[in-house]
Amino acid sequence: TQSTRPQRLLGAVQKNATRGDPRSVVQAIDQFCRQKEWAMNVGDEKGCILDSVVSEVNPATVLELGTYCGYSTVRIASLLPPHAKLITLEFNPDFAAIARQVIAWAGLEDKVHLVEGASGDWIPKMTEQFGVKTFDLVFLDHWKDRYLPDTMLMEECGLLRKGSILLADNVICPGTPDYLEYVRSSPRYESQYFKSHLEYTKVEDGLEKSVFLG
Ligand SMILES: O=C(NC/C=C/[C@H]1O[C@@H](n2cnc3c(NCCO)ncnc32)[C@H](O)[C@@H]1O)c1cc(-c2ccc(F)cc2)cc(O)c1O
Ligand SMILES: [Mg+2]
Repeated sequence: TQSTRPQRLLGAVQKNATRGDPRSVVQAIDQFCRQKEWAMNVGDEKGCILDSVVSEVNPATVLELGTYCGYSTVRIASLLPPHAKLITLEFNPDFAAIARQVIAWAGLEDKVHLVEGASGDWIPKMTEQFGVKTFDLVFLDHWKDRYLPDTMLMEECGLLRKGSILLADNVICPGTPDYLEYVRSSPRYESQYFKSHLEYTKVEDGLEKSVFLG
């Protein structure tokens, strides 16, 4: 039977990356996506912007929406201080299974809690299930038409505090127009656009960093 692209991506990690070395896992995926098959990871160029935001925020609690194969999960988790927690939501069981193995290969299982389920179902349960009061950083990289509803849901559930940072991938390509309009026009957010390129291409894309003002 045919393998899937995520399965082939995992194979490239297991073949080319060193167990317990997150940077080599990131490098192996980027090499696979540049040389073999494009995949919708945030990639190395936008990934450097992600790294700088994570390092600046130095978060104790992180939420990632849309794990896919775990590429950005590994980038973020490798930069977290000890005892910090990254919760990542992925509702496709096949992708979740691959991501768990990528995260394990990087040796980051202790910093990552991968929850198999939909953001709409799990965001309201964050406090009761994981004891999280608020998130210091949220990375949005799931279905683009869900960025806005899930942001409103996080507000409603009290998961954002004064200074919480939202970092959204793909605000240009494929684009998240309603989300962008909201965070740029709402008095409750201070937004900044980081111009970059769609992963592994020369097409314009970027990340939007939005600070929740409370
Ligand atoms: O579509 C893109 N990303 C989507 C990610 C989805 C992943 O997240 C999971 N997911 C989705 N919704 C939810 C959910 N909640 C919502 C549903 O209940 N709860 C939990 N998990 C969820 C999926 O199962 C996938 O694992 C994209 C496209 C391009 C692209 C650009 C140009 C092109 F030409 C082609 C493609 C570039 C990118 O960087 C991109 O991120
Ligand atoms: Mg993306």
